[in-house]
Amino acid sequence: MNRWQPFEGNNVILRPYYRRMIEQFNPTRGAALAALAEFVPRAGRAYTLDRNHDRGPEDRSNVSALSPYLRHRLLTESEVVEAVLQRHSLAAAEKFVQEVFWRTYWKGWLELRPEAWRRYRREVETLVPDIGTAEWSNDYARACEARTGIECFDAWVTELAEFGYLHNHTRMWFASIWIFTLGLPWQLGADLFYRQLLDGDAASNTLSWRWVAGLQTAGKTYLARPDNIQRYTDGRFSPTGLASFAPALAEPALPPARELEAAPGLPQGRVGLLLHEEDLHAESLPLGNAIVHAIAGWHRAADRSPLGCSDSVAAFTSTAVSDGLARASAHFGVDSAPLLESDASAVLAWARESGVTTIVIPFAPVGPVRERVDGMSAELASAGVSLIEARRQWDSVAWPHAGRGFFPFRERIPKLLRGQGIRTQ
Ligand SMILES: Cc1cc2nc3c(=O)[nH]c(=O)nc-3n(C[C@H](O)[C@H](O)[C@H](O)COP(=O)(O)OP(=O)(O)OC[C@H]3O[C@@H](n4cnc5c(N)ncnc54)[C@H](O)[C@@H]3O)c2cc1C
Repeated sequence: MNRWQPFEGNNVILRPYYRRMIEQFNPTRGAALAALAEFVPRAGRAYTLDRNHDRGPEDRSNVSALSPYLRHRLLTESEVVEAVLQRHSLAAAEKFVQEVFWRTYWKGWLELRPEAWRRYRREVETLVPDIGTAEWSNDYARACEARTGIECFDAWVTELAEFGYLHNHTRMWFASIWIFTLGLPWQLGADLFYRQLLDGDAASNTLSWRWVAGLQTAGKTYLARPDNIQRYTDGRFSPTGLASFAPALAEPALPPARELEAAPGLPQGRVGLLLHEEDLHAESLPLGNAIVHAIAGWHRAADRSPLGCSDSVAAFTSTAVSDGLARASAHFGVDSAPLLESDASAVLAWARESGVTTIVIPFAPVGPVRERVDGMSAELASAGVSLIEARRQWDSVAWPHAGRGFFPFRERIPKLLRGQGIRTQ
């Protein structure tokens, strides 16, 4: 069968690349917990020593590959770190714990500087209509279609489409080659990742690309070196012709960091719970004394880009939301339904039908869901429906410290963990 042809299975039309993705990343909490249990024994010294090697898509045994689950909070950061620290001391698993905190740090950083996201969004909106006419169009097409002639890069483009995942080191090499060897706009590389990564995340993706480009840490860029690629791909690739220097890109300064808004008050009384793709573990949301009377959910992975998102990302997200709804239903003893639309009128219709005037949603960090929530809140308020966002303690406590670099933030990790009641010895 032609590799790109749809085939039928389980009553859904699946493309072969989607089938491969689903074999590796099943978008349910059950699969996420199994993956976590399987990884925990390797989270200590083995991870510290070996995590930088990319042995290819068939062997992810030296990293956790938990990112698609963490990104949608099919697993929470606190339970992942807690499971690891029940098995290893913080000293032994420090590297892994720090990596999880990189996610928290990036999310906090963007929360304090939302203009970095808004600027990225505007720039992608401006660049996309130029695809096909700009002077970089042919190079862009060759890069996206795995036709650059740079063997490793072309293999990674294909791997990204097939698996919706790339190893961290490879993401760094990829972004560096995109920007400094191919000379393409960094924003369109970030957009390509964001549309295709199952773990595609507004903060981790945008800020990592900015970091490679030299925008995040002023003047400090990341250069992909052939010897480094050869060493850490265990000789699978030995590229030639890569850029040998990486001059930092420049941009107008961003506004100073804002203060993190105080966490919204805890909900009370009868509420409707509206889940979305940023946080799908309703069972552990801080819901105060609220009585959950109705549950609904929405997913709009295509909001990631003016070019939408891959079939794999759309399928992963919608299945993850269905899984979140089914678990929430069982937990709160209330029926749940996916909303077919994710605009104010659909939410209002659901609230009226369910007889609720307060809707609780998991906190929406800076990104497409935040944009959607901001776009509907005035209309909900004028219809007499209040929207309360449930923000986890993990985020509320850590994000205010993301105002500076990662290194001062990292120093706080033991204190942050103890504050959450997670043992560090
Ligand atoms: C250009 C670029 C784009 C990226 N885009 C994303 C993205 O859209 N979404 C995303 O989740 N990560 C992104 N990352 C970070 C990192 O590459 C992935 O989180 C990691 O590769 C996921 O694989 P893993 O679960 O096996 O990670 P592990 O090494 O097992 O780490 C455990 C967890 O820690 C977190 N983590 C690890 N490294 C980082 C990091 N550098 N930054 C933030 N969190 C980290 C992830 O949640 C990960 O699941 C990007 C990195 C680069 C260089």
